[in-house]
Amino acid sequence: MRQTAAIIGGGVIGGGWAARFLLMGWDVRVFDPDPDAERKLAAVLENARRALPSLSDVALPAEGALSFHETISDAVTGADWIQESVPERLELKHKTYQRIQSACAPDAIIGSSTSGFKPSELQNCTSQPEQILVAHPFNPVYLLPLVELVPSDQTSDKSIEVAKSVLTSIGMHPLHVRAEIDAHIADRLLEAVWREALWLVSDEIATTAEIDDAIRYGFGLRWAQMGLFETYRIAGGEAGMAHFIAQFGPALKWPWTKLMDVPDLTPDLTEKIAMQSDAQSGGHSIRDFERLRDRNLVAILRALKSQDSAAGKLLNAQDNARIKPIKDMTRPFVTVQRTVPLDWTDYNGHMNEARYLQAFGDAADRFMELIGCDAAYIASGGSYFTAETHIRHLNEVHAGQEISVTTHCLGGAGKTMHLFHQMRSGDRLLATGEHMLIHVSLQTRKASPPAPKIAETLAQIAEGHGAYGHPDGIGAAIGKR
Ligand SMILES: NC(=O)C1=CN([C@@H]2O[C@H](COP(=O)(O)OP(=O)(O)OC[C@H]3O[C@@H](n4cnc5c(N)ncnc54)[C@H](O)[C@@H]3O)[C@@H](O)[C@H]2O)C=CC1
Ligand SMILES: C[N+](C)(C)CC(=O)CC(=O)[O-]
Repeated sequence: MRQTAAIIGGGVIGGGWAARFLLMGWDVRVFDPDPDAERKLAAVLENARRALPSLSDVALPAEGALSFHETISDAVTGADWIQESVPERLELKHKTYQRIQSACAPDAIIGSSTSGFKPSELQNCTSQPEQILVAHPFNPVYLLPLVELVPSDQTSDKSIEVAKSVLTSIGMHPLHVRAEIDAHIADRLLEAVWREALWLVSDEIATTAEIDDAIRYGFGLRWAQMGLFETYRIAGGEAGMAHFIAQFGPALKWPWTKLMDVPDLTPDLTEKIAMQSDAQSGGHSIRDFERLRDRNLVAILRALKSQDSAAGKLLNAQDNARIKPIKDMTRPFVTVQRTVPLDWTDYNGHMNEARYLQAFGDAADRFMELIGCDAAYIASGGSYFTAETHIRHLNEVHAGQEISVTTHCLGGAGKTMHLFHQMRSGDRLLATGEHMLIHVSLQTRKASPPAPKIAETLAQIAEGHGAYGHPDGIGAAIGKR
Protein backbone atom coordinates (compact mmCIF):
# COMPACT_ATOMS: atom_id res chain seq x y z
CA MET A 1 0.00 0.00 0.00
CA ARG A 2 1.23 3.48 -0.87
CA GLN A 3 2.10 5.85 1.97
CA THR A 4 0.20 9.10 2.43
CA ALA A 5 1.36 12.59 3.31
CA ALA A 6 -0.93 15.44 4.35
CA ILE A 7 0.31 18.92 3.46
CA ILE A 8 -1.26 21.65 5.57
CA GLY A 9 -0.54 24.95 3.81
CA GLY A 10 0.31 24.51 0.13
CA GLY A 11 2.26 27.72 -0.58
CA VAL A 12 5.90 28.01 -1.65
CA ILE A 13 7.14 25.43 0.84
CA GLY A 14 4.05 23.23 1.20
CA GLY A 15 3.90 23.04 -2.62
CA GLY A 16 7.55 21.92 -2.73
CA TRP A 17 6.91 19.23 -0.10
CA ALA A 18 3.83 18.04 -1.99
CA ALA A 19 5.87 17.72 -5.19
CA ARG A 20 8.69 15.80 -3.48
CA PHE A 21 6.33 13.33 -1.78
CA LEU A 22 4.29 12.79 -4.97
CA LEU A 23 7.33 12.22 -7.18
CA MET A 24 8.70 9.76 -4.63
CA GLY A 25 5.53 7.71 -4.97
CA TRP A 26 3.49 8.94 -1.97
CA ASP A 27 -0.18 9.92 -2.16
CA VAL A 28 -0.60 13.53 -1.08
CA ARG A 29 -3.66 15.19 0.54
CA VAL A 30 -3.58 18.99 0.71
CA PHE A 31 -5.48 21.52 2.81
CA ASP A 32 -5.07 25.21 2.03
CA PRO A 33 -7.86 27.83 2.43
CA ASP A 34 -6.57 29.92 -0.50
CA PRO A 35 -9.06 29.47 -3.39
CA ASP A 36 -6.10 29.73 -5.78
CA ALA A 37 -4.02 27.07 -3.99
CA GLU A 38 -4.73 24.30 -6.50
CA ARG A 39 -3.54 26.39 -9.46
CA LYS A 40 -0.40 27.55 -7.64
CA LEU A 41 0.50 24.03 -6.55
CA ALA A 42 -0.02 22.74 -10.10
CA ALA A 43 2.56 25.26 -11.35
CA VAL A 44 5.11 24.14 -8.74
CA LEU A 45 4.42 20.49 -9.56
CA GLU A 46 4.90 21.12 -13.28
CA ASN A 47 8.38 22.54 -12.62
CA ALA A 48 9.21 19.76 -10.16
CA ARG A 49 8.23 17.05 -12.67
CA ARG A 50 10.86 18.41 -15.07
CA ALA A 51 13.56 18.87 -12.46
CA LEU A 52 13.49 16.20 -9.73
CA PRO A 53 13.64 13.09 -11.96
CA SER A 54 16.69 14.71 -13.63
CA LEU A 55 18.69 14.08 -10.47
CA SER A 56 18.33 10.33 -10.69
CA ASP A 57 20.04 7.93 -13.09
CA VAL A 58 17.56 5.23 -12.10
CA ALA A 59 13.76 5.32 -12.55
CA LEU A 60 11.80 6.86 -9.65
CA PRO A 61 8.66 5.15 -8.31
CA ALA A 62 5.35 5.85 -10.09
CA GLU A 63 3.94 9.25 -9.08
CA GLY A 64 1.40 9.22 -6.23
CA ALA A 65 -2.14 10.64 -6.32
CA LEU A 66 -2.82 14.28 -5.38
CA SER A 67 -6.09 15.40 -3.74
CA PHE A 68 -7.34 18.64 -2.18
CA HIS A 69 -9.55 18.69 0.92
CA GLU A 70 -12.00 21.13 2.48
CA THR A 71 -10.89 20.68 6.08
CA ILE A 72 -7.73 19.86 7.98
CA SER A 73 -9.37 16.82 9.57
CA ASP A 74 -10.29 15.40 6.18
CA ALA A 75 -6.76 15.99 4.83
CA VAL A 76 -4.94 14.33 7.76
CA THR A 77 -7.19 11.28 8.04
CA GLY A 78 -5.10 8.20 7.27
CA ALA A 79 -1.89 10.20 6.72
CA ASP A 80 1.44 8.67 7.79
CA TRP A 81 3.25 12.03 7.62
CA ILE A 82 1.72 15.47 8.17
CA GLN A 83 3.75 18.49 7.11
CA GLU A 84 2.60 21.82 8.48
CA SER A 85 3.64 24.75 6.25
CA VAL A 86 1.25 27.52 7.29
CA PRO A 87 2.49 31.14 7.61
CA GLU A 88 5.11 31.83 10.27
CA ARG A 89 2.75 32.95 13.07
CA LEU A 90 2.87 31.03 16.32
CA GLU A 91 -0.81 31.38 17.26
CA LEU A 92 -1.82 30.13 13.77
CA LYS A 93 0.54 27.17 14.07
CA HIS A 94 -0.95 26.31 17.51
CA LYS A 95 -4.49 26.41 16.16
CA THR A 96 -3.41 24.26 13.23
CA TYR A 97 -1.84 21.58 15.50
CA GLN A 98 -4.99 21.39 17.58
CA ARG A 99 -7.04 20.74 14.44
CA ILE A 100 -4.52 18.24 13.09
CA GLN A 101 -4.35 16.27 16.34
CA SER A 102 -8.13 16.09 16.70
CA ALA A 103 -8.20 13.87 13.59
CA CYS A 104 -4.79 12.37 12.81
CA ALA A 105 -3.46 8.93 13.73
CA PRO A 106 -1.58 8.93 17.07
CA ASP A 107 1.47 7.39 15.42
CA ALA A 108 1.57 9.80 12.46
CA ILE A 109 4.56 12.15 12.39
CA ILE A 110 3.82 15.88 12.37
CA GLY A 111 6.68 17.88 10.88
CA SER A 112 6.76 21.67 10.90
CA SER A 113 8.46 23.66 8.15
CA THR A 114 9.01 26.57 10.53
CA SER A 115 12.12 28.60 9.74
CA GLY A 116 12.59 29.84 13.27
CA PHE A 117 10.29 28.50 16.00
CA LYS A 118 11.62 25.91 18.40
CA PRO A 119 9.72 22.61 18.56
CA SER A 120 8.91 23.19 22.26
CA GLU A 121 7.19 26.47 21.28
CA LEU A 122 5.10 24.60 18.72
CA GLN A 123 4.24 21.82 21.17
CA ASN A 124 2.69 24.24 23.72
CA CYS A 125 -1.05 23.64 23.91
CA THR A 126 -0.91 20.38 21.95
CA SER A 127 -2.34 17.12 23.19
CA GLN A 128 0.40 14.78 21.88
CA PRO A 129 3.74 16.64 21.80
CA GLU A 130 5.65 13.39 21.22
CA GLN A 131 4.57 13.22 17.56
CA ILE A 132 5.70 16.77 16.70
CA LEU A 133 9.13 17.92 15.52
CA VAL A 134 10.57 20.59 13.24
CA ALA A 135 11.41 19.38 9.72
CA HIS A 136 12.82 22.56 8.20
CA PRO A 137 13.44 22.27 4.44
CA PHE A 138 15.09 24.54 1.88
CA ASN A 139 13.52 26.07 -1.18
CA PRO A 140 13.03 24.34 -3.66
CA VAL A 141 12.07 21.47 -1.37
CA TYR A 142 11.83 19.06 -4.32
CA LEU A 143 15.50 19.56 -5.28
CA LEU A 144 17.49 20.48 -2.17
CA PRO A 145 18.12 17.47 0.07
CA LEU A 146 18.75 19.23 3.41
CA VAL A 147 16.07 19.08 6.07
CA GLU A 148 16.89 20.23 9.60
CA LEU A 149 15.27 17.79 11.99
CA VAL A 150 14.78 19.43 15.37
CA PRO A 151 13.08 17.50 18.18
CA SER A 152 12.41 18.85 21.68
CA ASP A 153 12.81 16.72 24.78
CA GLN A 154 9.09 15.98 24.51
CA THR A 155 9.41 14.48 21.01
CA SER A 156 9.58 10.69 21.31
CA ASP A 157 12.67 8.78 20.18
CA LYS A 158 10.41 6.69 17.99
CA SER A 159 9.14 9.81 16.17
CA ILE A 160 12.75 10.92 15.57
CA GLU A 161 13.75 7.54 14.17
CA VAL A 162 10.66 7.25 11.95
CA ALA A 163 11.17 10.83 10.73
CA LYS A 164 14.79 10.12 9.78
CA SER A 165 13.80 7.00 7.91
CA VAL A 166 10.90 8.66 6.03
CA LEU A 167 12.94 11.71 5.05
CA THR A 168 15.81 9.53 3.83
CA SER A 169 13.38 7.42 1.82
CA ILE A 170 12.15 10.50 -0.06
CA GLY A 171 15.72 11.46 -0.99
CA MET A 172 16.45 13.99 1.75
CA HIS A 173 19.40 14.44 4.08
CA PRO A 174 17.98 14.84 7.60
CA LEU A 175 20.40 16.85 9.74
CA HIS A 176 19.57 16.09 13.37
CA VAL A 177 19.84 19.41 15.24
CA ARG A 178 20.66 18.17 18.73
CA ALA A 179 19.81 21.32 20.71
CA GLU A 180 16.70 23.34 19.91
CA ILE A 181 17.46 26.98 19.23
CA ASP A 182 15.67 29.80 17.40
CA ALA A 183 16.22 29.49 13.63
CA HIS A 184 18.02 26.12 13.93
CA ILE A 185 21.47 26.01 12.25
CA ALA A 186 21.21 27.05 8.61
CA ASP A 187 18.84 29.99 9.04
CA ARG A 188 21.15 31.52 11.63
CA LEU A 189 23.92 31.45 9.06
CA LEU A 190 21.68 32.74 6.28
CA GLU A 191 20.33 35.50 8.46
CA ALA A 192 23.82 36.74 9.30
CA VAL A 193 24.60 37.10 5.58
CA TRP A 194 21.19 38.62 4.80
CA ARG A 195 21.46 41.19 7.60
CA GLU A 196 24.88 42.29 6.35
CA ALA A 197 23.57 42.49 2.77
CA LEU A 198 20.68 44.72 3.91
CA TRP A 199 23.19 47.07 5.52
CA LEU A 200 25.27 47.20 2.33
CA VAL A 201 22.17 48.30 0.37
CA SER A 202 20.94 50.66 3.08
CA ASP A 203 24.37 52.33 3.28
CA GLU A 204 24.47 52.58 -0.54
CA ILE A 205 27.70 50.55 -0.66
CA ALA A 206 26.27 47.98 -3.10
CA THR A 207 23.11 47.19 -5.07
CA THR A 208 21.18 43.93 -4.81
CA ALA A 209 22.75 42.86 -8.15
CA GLU A 210 26.31 43.60 -6.98
CA ILE A 211 25.76 41.64 -3.78
CA ASP A 212 24.36 38.68 -5.71
CA ASP A 213 27.40 38.79 -8.04
CA ALA A 214 29.73 38.84 -5.04
CA ILE A 215 28.12 35.57 -3.93
CA ARG A 216 27.53 33.67 -7.16
CA TYR A 217 30.89 34.35 -8.86
CA GLY A 218 32.86 33.48 -5.75
CA PHE A 219 32.18 31.92 -2.40
CA GLY A 220 28.68 30.68 -3.34
CA LEU A 221 30.30 28.25 -5.77
CA ARG A 222 32.64 26.99 -3.08
CA TRP A 223 29.88 26.50 -0.53
CA ALA A 224 27.94 24.05 -2.73
CA GLN A 225 30.70 21.51 -2.46
CA MET A 226 32.73 22.03 0.72
CA GLY A 227 30.84 24.32 3.03
CA LEU A 228 32.64 26.84 5.24
CA PHE A 229 35.11 24.96 7.41
CA GLU A 230 36.60 22.67 4.76
CA THR A 231 36.96 25.68 2.46
CA TYR A 232 38.79 27.68 5.14
CA ARG A 233 40.96 24.70 6.04
CA ILE A 234 42.29 24.75 2.47
CA ALA A 235 42.66 28.55 2.64
CA GLY A 236 45.07 28.06 5.57
CA GLY A 237 47.52 26.50 3.10
CA GLU A 238 49.64 23.56 4.18
CA ALA A 239 49.43 24.72 7.80
CA GLY A 240 45.66 24.24 7.63
CA MET A 241 42.97 25.51 9.96
CA ALA A 242 45.16 26.61 12.89
CA HIS A 243 47.12 28.92 10.60
CA PHE A 244 43.92 30.23 9.03
CA ILE A 245 42.53 31.17 12.45
CA ALA A 246 45.82 32.80 13.50
CA GLN A 247 45.84 34.89 10.32
CA PHE A 248 42.19 35.92 10.00
CA GLY A 249 40.81 35.44 13.50
CA PRO A 250 41.83 38.88 14.77
CA ALA A 251 39.80 40.51 11.97
CA LEU A 252 36.65 39.20 13.63
CA LYS A 253 37.17 41.81 16.33
CA TRP A 254 37.74 44.62 13.86
CA PRO A 255 34.62 46.50 12.76
CA TRP A 256 34.32 44.71 9.39
CA THR A 257 30.68 43.86 9.88
CA LYS A 258 27.51 45.13 11.46
CA LEU A 259 26.23 41.68 12.18
CA MET A 260 24.71 42.37 15.57
CA ASP A 261 22.68 45.26 14.34
CA VAL A 262 19.65 45.27 11.98
CA PRO A 263 18.83 48.15 9.63
CA ASP A 264 15.31 49.51 10.07
CA LEU A 265 13.23 48.05 7.25
CA THR A 266 11.61 51.44 6.58
CA PRO A 267 9.23 51.81 3.60
CA ASP A 268 12.05 53.68 1.82
CA LEU A 269 14.58 50.86 2.28
CA THR A 270 12.03 48.21 1.34
CA GLU A 271 11.10 50.12 -1.83
CA LYS A 272 14.75 50.62 -2.74
CA ILE A 273 15.50 46.91 -2.38
CA ALA A 274 12.35 45.89 -4.25
CA MET A 275 13.08 48.28 -7.14
CA GLN A 276 16.69 47.12 -7.45
CA SER A 277 15.53 43.52 -7.33
CA ASP A 278 12.88 44.11 -10.05
CA ALA A 279 15.45 45.83 -12.29
CA GLN A 280 17.95 43.02 -11.67
CA SER A 281 15.43 40.33 -12.68
CA GLY A 282 15.10 41.78 -16.20
CA GLY A 283 11.31 41.39 -16.12
CA HIS A 284 11.31 37.59 -15.86
CA SER A 285 8.34 36.08 -14.03
CA ILE A 286 8.88 34.19 -10.79
CA ARG A 287 7.98 30.91 -12.56
CA ASP A 288 10.60 31.62 -15.26
CA PHE A 289 13.12 32.28 -12.56
CA GLU A 290 12.18 29.08 -10.79
CA ARG A 291 12.83 27.12 -13.98
CA LEU A 292 16.24 28.80 -14.43
CA ARG A 293 17.09 28.10 -10.78
CA ASP A 294 16.02 24.45 -11.16
CA ARG A 295 18.09 23.93 -14.32
CA ASN A 296 21.13 25.42 -12.60
CA LEU A 297 20.65 23.36 -9.45
CA VAL A 298 20.19 20.16 -11.46
CA ALA A 299 23.40 20.87 -13.39
CA ILE A 300 25.36 21.61 -10.19
CA LEU A 301 24.00 18.54 -8.40
CA ARG A 302 24.72 16.31 -11.40
CA ALA A 303 28.28 17.68 -11.53
CA LEU A 304 28.66 16.78 -7.84
CA LYS A 305 27.28 13.31 -8.67
CA SER A 306 29.98 12.80 -11.27
CA GLN A 307 32.56 13.52 -8.54
CA ASP A 308 30.68 11.41 -5.97
CA SER A 309 31.09 14.34 -3.60
CA ALA A 310 28.94 16.39 -1.18
CA ALA A 311 25.21 16.21 -2.09
CA GLY A 312 26.19 14.23 -5.22
CA LYS A 313 27.39 11.37 -3.04
CA LEU A 314 23.96 11.22 -1.39
CA LEU A 315 22.25 11.13 -4.80
CA ASN A 316 24.51 8.28 -5.98
CA ALA A 317 23.75 6.28 -2.83
CA GLN A 318 20.03 6.79 -3.44
CA ASP A 319 20.38 5.62 -7.06
CA ASN A 320 22.24 2.50 -5.95
CA ALA A 321 19.51 1.68 -3.45
CA ARG A 322 16.89 1.97 -6.23
CA ILE A 323 18.57 -0.41 -8.68
CA LYS A 324 16.40 -3.49 -9.00
CA PRO A 325 18.04 -6.95 -9.16
CA ILE A 326 17.69 -8.82 -12.49
CA LYS A 327 15.70 -11.98 -11.88
CA ASP A 328 16.32 -13.72 -15.18
CA MET A 329 19.44 -13.11 -17.26
CA THR A 330 18.76 -15.94 -19.69
CA ARG A 331 16.58 -13.66 -21.83
CA PRO A 332 17.36 -10.09 -23.03
CA PHE A 333 16.91 -7.86 -19.95
CA VAL A 334 16.57 -4.20 -18.96
CA THR A 335 19.93 -2.68 -18.08
CA VAL A 336 18.89 1.01 -17.89
CA GLN A 337 15.62 2.55 -16.74
CA ARG A 338 15.65 6.28 -16.11
CA THR A 339 14.26 9.69 -16.97
CA VAL A 340 15.95 11.94 -19.54
CA PRO A 341 17.52 14.67 -17.37
CA LEU A 342 17.27 18.38 -18.23
CA ASP A 343 20.96 18.65 -19.08
CA TRP A 344 20.80 15.84 -21.68
CA THR A 345 18.83 17.96 -24.15
CA ASP A 346 20.25 20.33 -26.74
CA TYR A 347 19.43 23.27 -29.03
CA ASN A 348 16.97 21.06 -30.95
CA GLY A 349 14.94 20.59 -27.77
CA HIS A 350 15.50 16.82 -27.57
CA MET A 351 18.01 14.34 -26.16
CA ASN A 352 21.40 15.02 -27.70
CA GLU A 353 23.01 12.28 -29.82
CA ALA A 354 25.92 11.95 -27.38
CA ARG A 355 23.51 10.98 -24.61
CA TYR A 356 22.27 7.98 -26.63
CA LEU A 357 25.82 6.69 -26.45
CA GLN A 358 25.98 7.56 -22.75
CA ALA A 359 22.81 5.53 -22.07
CA PHE A 360 24.19 2.60 -24.11
CA GLY A 361 27.52 2.95 -22.29
CA ASP A 362 25.64 2.81 -18.95
CA ALA A 363 23.80 -0.28 -20.20
CA ALA A 364 27.12 -1.96 -21.05
CA ASP A 365 28.52 -1.01 -17.61
CA ARG A 366 25.52 -2.59 -15.91
CA PHE A 367 25.83 -5.69 -18.09
CA MET A 368 29.52 -5.97 -17.20
CA GLU A 369 28.70 -5.70 -13.51
CA LEU A 370 26.10 -8.46 -13.82
CA ILE A 371 28.50 -10.91 -15.46
CA GLY A 372 31.02 -10.32 -12.68
CA CYS A 373 33.15 -7.61 -14.27
CA ASP A 374 32.44 -5.34 -11.28
CA ALA A 375 34.58 -2.82 -9.38
CA ALA A 376 36.46 -5.56 -7.49
CA TYR A 377 37.25 -7.46 -10.72
CA ILE A 378 38.39 -4.26 -12.45
CA ALA A 379 40.59 -3.42 -9.43
CA SER A 380 42.15 -6.88 -9.85
CA GLY A 381 43.31 -5.89 -13.35
CA GLY A 382 40.73 -7.04 -15.93
CA SER A 383 38.07 -5.07 -17.79
CA TYR A 384 36.34 -4.60 -21.15
CA PHE A 385 37.07 -1.80 -23.62
CA THR A 386 34.64 -0.89 -26.41
CA ALA A 387 36.22 -1.47 -29.82
CA GLU A 388 33.34 -0.67 -32.16
CA THR A 389 29.93 1.01 -31.93
CA HIS A 390 27.02 1.47 -34.29
CA ILE A 391 24.01 3.54 -33.20
CA ARG A 392 20.77 4.01 -35.14
CA HIS A 393 18.80 7.09 -34.00
CA LEU A 394 15.18 6.20 -34.83
CA ASN A 395 13.04 8.57 -32.73
CA GLU A 396 13.47 11.67 -30.61
CA VAL A 397 12.87 11.89 -26.87
CA HIS A 398 12.53 14.88 -24.52
CA ALA A 399 13.62 15.88 -21.04
CA GLY A 400 11.44 14.32 -18.36
CA GLN A 401 10.43 11.27 -20.46
CA GLU A 402 11.27 7.78 -19.24
CA ILE A 403 13.61 5.61 -21.26
CA SER A 404 14.67 2.01 -20.86
CA VAL A 405 17.42 -0.02 -22.53
CA THR A 406 17.05 -3.76 -23.13
CA THR A 407 20.31 -5.58 -23.73
CA HIS A 408 20.65 -8.61 -25.96
CA CYS A 409 23.95 -10.48 -25.74
CA LEU A 410 24.82 -11.72 -29.24
CA GLY A 411 28.06 -13.44 -28.36
CA GLY A 412 30.75 -13.76 -25.73
CA ALA A 413 33.33 -16.19 -27.00
CA GLY A 414 37.03 -15.73 -26.26
CA LYS A 415 38.05 -12.18 -25.59
CA THR A 416 35.02 -10.56 -27.21
CA MET A 417 31.60 -9.50 -26.00
CA HIS A 418 29.00 -8.53 -28.61
CA LEU A 419 26.01 -6.52 -27.28
CA PHE A 420 22.89 -5.16 -28.96
CA HIS A 421 20.85 -2.55 -27.05
CA GLN A 422 17.33 -1.36 -27.82
CA MET A 423 16.29 1.95 -26.27
CA ARG A 424 12.57 2.57 -25.81
CA SER A 425 10.26 5.16 -24.31
CA GLY A 426 7.08 3.24 -23.58
CA ASP A 427 6.41 1.29 -26.78
CA ARG A 428 8.43 3.63 -29.02
CA LEU A 429 11.77 2.30 -30.22
CA LEU A 430 14.13 5.29 -29.95
CA ALA A 431 17.46 3.81 -30.94
CA THR A 432 19.53 0.70 -31.21
CA GLY A 433 23.20 0.39 -30.30
CA GLU A 434 25.47 -2.44 -31.38
CA HIS A 435 28.79 -2.66 -29.56
CA MET A 436 31.81 -4.95 -29.75
CA LEU A 437 33.84 -5.02 -26.56
CA ILE A 438 37.21 -6.67 -26.00
CA HIS A 439 38.46 -7.99 -22.70
CA VAL A 440 41.78 -6.37 -21.74
CA SER A 441 44.44 -6.64 -19.09
CA LEU A 442 44.68 -3.26 -17.39
CA GLN A 443 48.39 -3.89 -16.78
CA THR A 444 49.43 -4.56 -20.40
CA ARG A 445 46.51 -2.57 -21.93
CA LYS A 446 46.25 -5.44 -24.44
CA ALA A 447 43.51 -7.95 -25.24
CA SER A 448 43.42 -10.86 -22.78
CA PRO A 449 41.00 -13.69 -21.93
CA PRO A 450 38.47 -12.92 -19.17
CA ALA A 451 38.50 -14.83 -15.87
CA PRO A 452 36.93 -18.31 -16.34
CA LYS A 453 33.88 -17.41 -14.20
CA ILE A 454 33.12 -14.40 -16.41
CA ALA A 455 33.67 -16.40 -19.61
CA GLU A 456 31.31 -19.09 -18.34
CA THR A 457 28.55 -16.64 -17.31
CA LEU A 458 28.85 -14.77 -20.59
CA ALA A 459 28.62 -17.98 -22.63
CA GLN A 460 25.45 -19.02 -20.74
CA ILE A 461 23.83 -15.63 -21.25
CA ALA A 462 24.73 -15.55 -24.97
CA GLU A 463 23.29 -19.04 -25.44
CA GLY A 464 20.05 -18.08 -23.64
CA HIS A 465 19.67 -14.83 -25.59
CA GLY A 466 20.30 -16.71 -28.85
CA ALA A 467 16.85 -18.26 -28.46
CA TYR A 468 15.27 -14.78 -28.65
CA GLY A 469 15.92 -14.22 -32.32
CA HIS A 470 17.86 -11.68 -34.24
CA PRO A 471 16.44 -8.19 -33.56
CA ASP A 472 16.04 -5.89 -36.53
CA GLY A 473 19.07 -3.67 -37.10
CA ILE A 474 21.84 -6.04 -36.06
CA GLY A 475 24.88 -5.73 -38.31
CA ALA A 476 23.43 -2.64 -40.04
CA ALA A 477 25.80 -0.10 -41.53
CA ILE A 478 25.26 3.31 -43.07
CA GLY A 479 24.40 2.43 -46.64
CA LYS A 480 24.42 4.62 -49.75
CA ARG A 481 21.44 7.07 -49.74
N1 LIG B 1 9.64 30.57 1.81
C1 LIG B 1 10.78 30.03 2.26
O1 LIG B 1 11.87 30.29 1.74
C2 LIG B 1 10.76 29.08 3.41
C3 LIG B 1 9.70 29.02 4.32
N2 LIG B 1 9.70 28.10 5.33
C4 LIG B 1 8.60 28.02 6.30
O2 LIG B 1 7.49 27.41 5.67
C5 LIG B 1 6.27 27.89 6.21
C6 LIG B 1 5.39 28.40 5.08
O3 LIG B 1 6.07 29.43 4.41
P1 LIG B 1 5.84 29.72 2.85
O4 LIG B 1 5.44 28.50 2.16
O5 LIG B 1 7.00 30.51 2.42
O6 LIG B 1 4.58 30.69 2.94
P2 LIG B 1 3.46 30.94 1.81
O7 LIG B 1 2.84 32.23 2.16
O8 LIG B 1 4.03 30.78 0.45
O9 LIG B 1 2.45 29.76 2.04
C7 LIG B 1 1.63 29.63 3.18
C8 LIG B 1 0.37 28.91 2.74
O10 LIG B 1 -0.40 28.64 3.89
C9 LIG B 1 -1.77 28.85 3.55
N3 LIG B 1 -2.52 29.06 4.78
C10 LIG B 1 -2.82 30.22 5.41
N4 LIG B 1 -3.55 29.96 6.51
C11 LIG B 1 -3.69 28.61 6.58
C12 LIG B 1 -4.35 27.73 7.48
N5 LIG B 1 -5.00 28.18 8.54
N6 LIG B 1 -4.30 26.41 7.24
C13 LIG B 1 -3.65 25.93 6.15
N7 LIG B 1 -3.02 26.73 5.26
C14 LIG B 1 -3.04 28.05 5.47
C15 LIG B 1 -1.74 30.05 2.64
O11 LIG B 1 -2.94 30.13 1.85
C16 LIG B 1 -0.50 29.76 1.81
O12 LIG B 1 -0.80 29.03 0.64
C17 LIG B 1 6.66 28.95 7.24
O13 LIG B 1 6.68 28.38 8.52
C18 LIG B 1 8.09 29.33 6.81
O14 LIG B 1 8.87 29.78 7.89
C19 LIG B 1 10.71 27.17 5.45
C20 LIG B 1 11.76 27.15 4.57
C21 LIG B 1 11.91 28.16 3.54
C1 LIG C 1 14.18 33.15 4.60
N1 LIG C 1 13.86 31.87 5.24
C2 LIG C 1 14.17 32.04 6.66
C3 LIG C 1 12.45 31.62 5.04
C4 LIG C 1 14.73 30.86 4.57
C5 LIG C 1 14.58 29.45 5.01
O1 LIG C 1 13.94 29.11 5.98
C6 LIG C 1 15.33 28.41 4.27
C7 LIG C 1 15.65 28.66 2.82
O2 LIG C 1 15.09 27.98 1.96
O3 LIG C 1 16.47 29.53 2.54
